[in-house]
Amino acid sequence: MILTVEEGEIDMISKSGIRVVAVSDYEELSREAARRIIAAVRQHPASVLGLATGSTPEGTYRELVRDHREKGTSYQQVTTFNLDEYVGLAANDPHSYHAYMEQHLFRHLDIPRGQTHLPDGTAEEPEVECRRYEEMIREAGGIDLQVLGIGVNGHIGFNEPGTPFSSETQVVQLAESTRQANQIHFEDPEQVPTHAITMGMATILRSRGILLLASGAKKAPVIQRLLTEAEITPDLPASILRSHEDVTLIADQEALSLVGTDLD
Ligand SMILES: N[C@@H]1[C@@H](O)[C@H](O)[C@@H](COP(=O)(O)O)O[C@@H]1O
Repeated sequence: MILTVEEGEIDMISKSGIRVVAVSDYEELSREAARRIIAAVRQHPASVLGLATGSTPEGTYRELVRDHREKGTSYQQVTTFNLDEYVGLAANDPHSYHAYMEQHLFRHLDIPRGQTHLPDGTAEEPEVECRRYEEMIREAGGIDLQVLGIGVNGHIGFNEPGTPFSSETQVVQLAESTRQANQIHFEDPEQVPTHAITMGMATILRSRGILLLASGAKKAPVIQRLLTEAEITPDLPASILRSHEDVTLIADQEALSLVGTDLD
């Protein structure tokens, strides 16, 4: 393990090859993730960002919005691609990821709407939509920096355990544990869609840089597996991130609580 201390954070390269930035809590995670995204956009104003939804990045987006308002970081030239969208939910459905992104980020920034992309969950031919989405990412030159959360079962995007690492943007069936975890965003558990369109594993891995965020005790078991288990296997989709040369995990104390000093 290589250990460096930078601005009060512990930054270590675990034996998994993943760079780990250990922060104290969710607030610090949000600030640190935003700081890295802002730095990327300031350095390359025409960056292509891959964005995630879920509870974890909400604080990061809040920090991006605050920085935009207070320091004026501009997103006019930025292009974004979200990881996923539920099948069957229209963009104006309050539970859709389209709505989430509008609410938490897009409407607060100066990014032109034509430059923000999510899969269309209501496409009549979802398979065609998947190919179109993949092609758009390619045409944009690929993703410079992909923000990722992680599911309790190790899923990234909506790529559940067992998904081939060669997969591109695809329609997937959600694992029951994923539907349960996401129930908090719906009034009625039955409303949680059963399927989603998600960037595939290969799509995600083609990103030039990846920022993986994990917060809270619920994520501790999966983070322990990610950082300490040797095997790269579709059973733990996130394990493939070990084969990527530029992955930074920002995790808080609770998420790292089962890792301890095992990183040595
Ligand atoms: N599709 C999303 C993922 O993109 C997200 O990273 C993950 C964790 O979500 P949360 O941040 O709410 O824990 O699960 C969801 O199902």
